[in-house]
Amino acid sequence: MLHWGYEEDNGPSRWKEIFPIANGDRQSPIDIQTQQTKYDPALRPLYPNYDPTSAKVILNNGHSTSVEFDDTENKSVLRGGPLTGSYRLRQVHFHWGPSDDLGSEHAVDGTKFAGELHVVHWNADKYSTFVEAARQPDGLAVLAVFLKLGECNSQLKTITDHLDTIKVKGKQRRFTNFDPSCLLPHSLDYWTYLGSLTVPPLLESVIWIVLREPINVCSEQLAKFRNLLCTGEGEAAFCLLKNFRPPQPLRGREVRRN
Ligand SMILES: C[C@H](CNC(=O)c1ccc(S(N)(=O)=O)cc1)Cn1ccc2ccccc21
Ligand SMILES: [Zn+2]
Repeated sequence: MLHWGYEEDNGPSRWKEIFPIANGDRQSPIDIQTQQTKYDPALRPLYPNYDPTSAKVILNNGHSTSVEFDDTENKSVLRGGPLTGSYRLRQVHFHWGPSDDLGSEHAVDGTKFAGELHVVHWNADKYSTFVEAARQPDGLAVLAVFLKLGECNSQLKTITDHLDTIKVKGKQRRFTNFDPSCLLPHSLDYWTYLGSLTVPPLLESVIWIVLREPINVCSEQLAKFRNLLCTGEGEAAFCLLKNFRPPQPLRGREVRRN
């Protein structure tokens, strides 16, 4: 396998050949069985506090599209929830599928959504860089929001309207004055569990915070994500039609809810 991806020959079922942690005991995503989740009164409300000027670029890295933030200081942070201290905003990215009936990474009682938004933060209180934090069990915190097929999302429009300018892998464009809070649902109620990155190197360093309320997205907006290319300039063009990893074994982990 030359480079990991989401096709038959380099997709999730083969990642273990290069990243053996793929069979680890805290892998993500998972299928959240709501009846097995445990209410924890110690869990606090979530406090996202993002400065829109910290948004820098929107890019196509070949396996998703992400908005990258300036994380050289604590300008945009997430506090509260299951977290100790503050976690610094690094990037926001999306997962989607080849059709509107699947595309999310996490599932709820076996049900998948059309897509999933990930807001990625790292523990800058304890570690000095994102890459260092990404190797620690409490290094990262990812806020996941389900994209439910429905009406077009006017907030998501600012992202989907930019995608044709970064169609090719490796393309990026200046993208600022963007506060990812605008993509969050009304309720910040959540499930939380200890897991991993859902793409290689699949590091087991993520405190997952999955919001229970989805945001809506329409078919036309999902189609724009699928038009992104996973191939670079001058290569034979292949569309990134899906970029989700299927749910992984729970291995006895607990899923708590606030
Ligand atoms: C992980 C990092 C690149 N990947 C990510 O930043 C990342 C963030 C969130 C998710 S998700 N879908 O779980 O929210 C997935 C990937 C580079 N990097 C950092 C340490 C490190 C070590 C070896 C190779 C690359 C490395
Ligand atoms: Zn992700």
